[in-house]
Amino acid sequence: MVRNIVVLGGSSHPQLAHSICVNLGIPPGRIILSKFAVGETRVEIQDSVRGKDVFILQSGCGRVNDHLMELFITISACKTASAKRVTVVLPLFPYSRQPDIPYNKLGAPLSKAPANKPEGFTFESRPATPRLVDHPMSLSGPSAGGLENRLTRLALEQRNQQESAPNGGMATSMRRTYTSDSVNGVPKTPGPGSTLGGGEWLPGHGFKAQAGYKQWVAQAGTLIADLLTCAGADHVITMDLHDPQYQGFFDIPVDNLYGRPLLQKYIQYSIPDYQNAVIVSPDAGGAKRATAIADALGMEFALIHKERRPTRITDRQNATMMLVGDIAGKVAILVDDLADTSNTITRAAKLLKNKGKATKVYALVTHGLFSGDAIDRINASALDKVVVTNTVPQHEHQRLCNKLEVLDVGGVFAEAVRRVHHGESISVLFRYD
Ligand SMILES: O=P(O)(O)OC[C@H]1O[C@H](OP(=O)(O)OP(=O)(O)O)[C@H](O)[C@@H]1O
Repeated sequence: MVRNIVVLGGSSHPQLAHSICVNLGIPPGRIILSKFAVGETRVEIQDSVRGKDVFILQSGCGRVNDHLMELFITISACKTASAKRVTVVLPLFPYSRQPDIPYNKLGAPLSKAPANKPEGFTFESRPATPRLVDHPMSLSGPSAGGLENRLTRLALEQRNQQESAPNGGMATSMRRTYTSDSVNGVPKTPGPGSTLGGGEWLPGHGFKAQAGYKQWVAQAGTLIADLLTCAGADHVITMDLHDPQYQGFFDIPVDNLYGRPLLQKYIQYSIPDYQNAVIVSPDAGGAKRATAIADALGMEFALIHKERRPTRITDRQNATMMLVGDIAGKVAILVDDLADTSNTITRAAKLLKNKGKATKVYALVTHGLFSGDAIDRINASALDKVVVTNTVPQHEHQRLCNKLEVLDVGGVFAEAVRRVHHGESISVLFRYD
């Protein structure tokens, strides 16, 4: 029994909030979550949180945006009600698949060297780093009169040119700006043909973005981190972040728990003759995660190369998949962090059985979102078993799919909550053996 602690469950995953409270031996905090007719979220906390250590559980599933707003309001309500500390427990971190740098189909950042340059790219600094000797106004090097004198003379010459121009200096002035000769050598407005972040400045047309370049893609990762801290979150606990570097977006502590110990135990205790099975990563992004399990259990490893970041859903569905490794006559165990449409795991299973000649295919996934017709896809697939954790609700999925097995993360999160509350180390939860 822990004291001075309140655990509030959001509407995304009440079962997990209940499981955490049962593990901690405390009753769940009382909270009313409702909506106005227009769709606005209303939150009312019915227990006193003054001076208490508050934990709010909300997972990034279902109506993700509604749940996020509900979370922000609940955090803010706790802070204004004088909670001592507010820890946000996000078993599946929302928006974690939207890294800050936009990627193109081939995986490289979308900003690239202009295609119209024959050399393709340059190591030169553009615009060129200003050097005194390069400047048209420089006399005979750095010692000739000093920078201040030259700037004064430059300003004087500009004024004289403007005064002598037939239209009062407008044309000259515009030309000077356009050809980028500002005082310090750095253009105020890019000159014709000059490039800026993968585009081109064309006279009369302004900035023309290069094809495929999306310079205004929203940076959702930073925004979500900022919104959470702005609402008043003091600490975040999550599991298997898709992009672990997400932690760096926060200036509050973020504990990223691993689903790996649970998945590893499942392999050891529930897959017969697991030592002869092969761990398979369905894409390069998950290779590190999968090899860690293979290494820990002394198992073989294979990789499926999937084209990364297709731009459209049809591209994703038709993305080329190639198997690297030998799985013939063996059990293949796919390991991934999440299954959303389940295209990745079902297509991988088909490849493993058809081309790889695997005898059986398991898929072990931390976050089983199973959006849309994902469950139907699994039912019709070559997958023999799909094992997920309950970081998102699984009751309905289990009812529809008898290939699905669910591992409970309630105990892991309850232990993390208990340790954070008592100021104990939670690194023990990161151990895999
Ligand atoms: O069930 P699905 O709809 O197929 O989605 C699941 C896949 O999406 C994620 O990877 P992502 O495609 O974002 O690429 P990455 O791992 O290279 O970042 C995840 O790691 C899975 O591999």
